[in-house]
Amino acid sequence: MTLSGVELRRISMPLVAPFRTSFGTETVRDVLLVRVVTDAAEGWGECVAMSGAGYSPEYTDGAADVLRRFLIPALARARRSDGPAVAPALSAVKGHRMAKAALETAVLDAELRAEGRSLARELGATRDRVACGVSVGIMDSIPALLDVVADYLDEGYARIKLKIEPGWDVAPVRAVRERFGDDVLLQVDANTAYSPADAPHLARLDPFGLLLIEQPFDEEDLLAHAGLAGMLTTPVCLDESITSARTAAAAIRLSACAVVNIKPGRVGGFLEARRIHDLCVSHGVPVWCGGMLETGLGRAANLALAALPGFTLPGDTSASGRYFDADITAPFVLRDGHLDVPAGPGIGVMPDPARLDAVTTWTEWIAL
Ligand SMILES: CSCC[C@@H](NC(=O)CCC(=O)O)C(=O)O
Ligand SMILES: [Mg+2]
Repeated sequence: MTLSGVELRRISMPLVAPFRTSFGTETVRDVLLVRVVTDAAEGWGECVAMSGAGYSPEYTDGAADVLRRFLIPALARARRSDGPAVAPALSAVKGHRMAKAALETAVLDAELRAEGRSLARELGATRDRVACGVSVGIMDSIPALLDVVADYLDEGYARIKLKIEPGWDVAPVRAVRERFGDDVLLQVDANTAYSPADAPHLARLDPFGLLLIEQPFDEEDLLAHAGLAGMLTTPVCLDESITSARTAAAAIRLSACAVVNIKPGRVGGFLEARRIHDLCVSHGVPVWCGGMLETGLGRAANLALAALPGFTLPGDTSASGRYFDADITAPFVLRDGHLDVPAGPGIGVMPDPARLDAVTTWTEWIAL
């Protein structure tokens, strides 16, 4: 497969409602898409970096810059341009895993489309649909939260995840338990908002039968997470800390986590995501697929990953309508709490040209 060029495209997708976390509030998803054109097929990748650097050091403008100045030229110099060749070709560039993931996914998508194979099959998926959870932001009040959770449960979501931060943690969890009972699958995500000194306070979440508590501390503080894990019966899950199979191995060895949230964009792509899956399965560590408010392109690819056997917990790949009035692909619609895994070649979906044009703010063609 010969690469002839790469398109970088920025799109602006308004959210159906503000999404508040411990590091800020999103109202518009500013997305960088990567399209590679080859002699055999075209492929798409979605960069999960956000406009700001609150979740990770990467941000959308920076991802576009590092792709244009370093990653795409490095790929152009590589002799091979199939999916597995991308990460080695980009290895001289440190970090920038989200930008690298978008490029690798686009190349993988083109390669698989050309060969008529689905990403799901390529990765080793064993299911054709996956159970879906939903992430619920920090709300202005407990009644507002309960209304939103009630709606998601009515829609059929298999699991509720509550964003928490100091001052919004025990009370919302208690309210959800009191209103909806102990059988609802419930977990929380702090996005690093707490300090190790907060451990005794976080232990007050233990009586609520949570599936897990996600990333309470700084992403570099594996030892603090190991200390909390020793205090709680609630499993500790890591998200921002897990940037590769190496860091996953270290976190497991240090007992810093009992569950891993895998996000292909955060770890540099779907092939590394599969390596983390395989590592976790070998250690008996359950995994689930996290989300970064992806469009249908990223959502489709995440569903392929979430269908692997070690993904035993509902993930954050929710229906398109959770975030967008109109997706850039055919919408993903929840059906009895599940989403179907795309079975077509590559990621299995294509953007609708008219929708894509309607949300495009900028596009750049880089000939190779
Ligand atoms: C804007 S928050 C993005 C990161 C966050 N993602 C979610 O909460 C799920 C978002 C989604 O449904 O895609 C996480 O830390 O897990
Ligand atoms: Mg998280």
